Amino acid sequence: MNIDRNLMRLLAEQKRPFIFSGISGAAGALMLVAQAWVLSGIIETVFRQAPAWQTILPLVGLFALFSTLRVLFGWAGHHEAKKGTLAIRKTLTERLSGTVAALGPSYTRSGQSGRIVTTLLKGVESVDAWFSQYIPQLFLSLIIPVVILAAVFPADWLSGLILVLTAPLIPVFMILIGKRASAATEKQWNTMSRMSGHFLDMLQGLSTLKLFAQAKTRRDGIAEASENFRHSTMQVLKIAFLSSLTLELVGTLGTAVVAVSIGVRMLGGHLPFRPGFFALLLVPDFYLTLRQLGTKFHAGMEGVTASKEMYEILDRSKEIPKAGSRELTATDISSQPIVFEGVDYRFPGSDKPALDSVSFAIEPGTVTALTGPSGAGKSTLLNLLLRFIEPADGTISLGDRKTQEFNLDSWYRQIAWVPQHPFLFNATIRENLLMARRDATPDEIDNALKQAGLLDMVRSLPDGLETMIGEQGARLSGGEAQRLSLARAFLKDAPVLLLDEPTSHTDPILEAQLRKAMEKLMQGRTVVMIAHRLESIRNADRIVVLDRGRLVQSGTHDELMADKGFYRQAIFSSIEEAAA
Ligand SMILES: Nc1ncnc2c1ncn2[C@@H]1O[C@H](COP(=O)(O)OP(=O)(O)OP(=O)(O)O)[C@@H](O)[C@H]1O
Repeated sequence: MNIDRNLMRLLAEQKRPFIFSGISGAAGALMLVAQAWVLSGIIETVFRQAPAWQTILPLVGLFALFSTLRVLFGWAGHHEAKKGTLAIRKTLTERLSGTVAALGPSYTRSGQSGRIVTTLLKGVESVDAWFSQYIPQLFLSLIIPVVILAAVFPADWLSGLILVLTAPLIPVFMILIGKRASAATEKQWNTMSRMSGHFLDMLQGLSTLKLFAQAKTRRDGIAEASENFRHSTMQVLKIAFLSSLTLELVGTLGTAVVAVSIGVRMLGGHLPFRPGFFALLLVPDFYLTLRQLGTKFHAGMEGVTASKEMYEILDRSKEIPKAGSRELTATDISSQPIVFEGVDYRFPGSDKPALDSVSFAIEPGTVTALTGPSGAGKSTLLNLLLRFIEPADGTISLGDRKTQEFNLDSWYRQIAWVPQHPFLFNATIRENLLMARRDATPDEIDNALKQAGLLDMVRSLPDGLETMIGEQGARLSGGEAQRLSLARAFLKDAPVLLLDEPTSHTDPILEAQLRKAMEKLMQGRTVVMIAHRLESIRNADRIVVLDRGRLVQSGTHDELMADKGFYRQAIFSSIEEAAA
């Protein structure tokens, strides 16, 4: 019956407005009965006794009062249900975005981003109809028919009996049709997610698609996805239409049977006018409530499908790395080694380990260079240090404490990260810098820009620090974006620096400038870098060589060169060859 356990749990968390909505619905049902009773009294008096208008005026006043109260209760019920729904939507949005953020980049990269975006935006939107329309209507269809039956039976038991016998047909049809509707709605949701994924891929990969002359093929893919979406939407609409038609038919036939039975008995003098007319006035509302449940059933169906998608994300909260409450201080991290002991990591769904029993120590104040072939596990190791993921086995500790004991906020305060492709937000240069440290003063910002070699360039812009840089720094060159990322790290001034050395700049002047800024940034900090240039590797205090997830060698450049192992045979020779 379109009842979803997870949505019910959310409803229970916000039960107050929905209880008020139910009470308003019950009061509205009583007003409906009172309205019909007074109206039948007015009609009987007017037609049978032809009284002076002053005689029926109090009755008309009473009718107006009940009608107004009914409208007010209806409005209050709707308002309360909407209030509860908005609160639930807010909770869901916060939980979903919180879970996605806590699951971290390794999750968002492994799933299809289009599907995640659809679930976050459309999913929350879709449950609206379930809470604000379907649930209040479900309450009403439990209350109104019972109240009407309780009023009709004493007035005319035969009409009551006809209602009792025909009413179950409506839920039976709804269940039969609902089964097909559920499958069709699920299909519609899947095709919509796929279409969003296609759109997102096309937007993000537009230059690659154009370069490989694949834009048309992709457009064809989107056209096909849109056609599938159109088809599945039509299927859902067809079922909804069929369902309305069936329920309408049951309602109309039921009303007709009651009307004929009342008419015949009245004519035959077996039923007095007032109770017969009273029952007749209530019958349409009896079926209308149940029919509206059918309509709202379809509106709420998408919410149930969306709930499955949303809880697929929310249920992953078990995978969120656990973090303790201990505060990490700058002194803690700059005075003790970070030690990896037998660390294993395997990505979900992958059969081979990305890291396999890795053990080594990062001494404070030293530079550790990570090197190894593509896919060796270097980024995975940085992600572990960033605590985006946690080891499946083994431990990472700081001194004699496991890193998990420290709370994440304090951990991130002590670590600066300069990735190979920094993410810049569609905001001003100042806002992008302040992400590193909210309370930085204008002098500190200028100083960070100067250290990163970007101050003159920013000052030459007409809007200076207030220049909007476009999505992902679209209005900056690759080198400028790199330097902005370095400026962030200067501003953060954290004792530990993780960096993925940029490889993409062929301009020797830019390369030299970046290297100079990076060397300045590394001074006096504990540095772990994925190193690509021979000079960076050679200058490191310790080189950690990874291959297929295993730590195969570690030591200084001279030690490793003396060893004739993997470093000398494979890494050193290939970097030298590439540089030649
Ligand atoms: N999100 C993911 N899901 C599944 N497997 C992954 C994921 N990310 C990486 N891997 C796998 O884990 C292994 C280690 O990857 P990692 O990115 O750490 O290598 P790397 O040494 O940084 O490579 P590169 O130098 O090419 O960036 C690889 O086999 C890779 O295919």
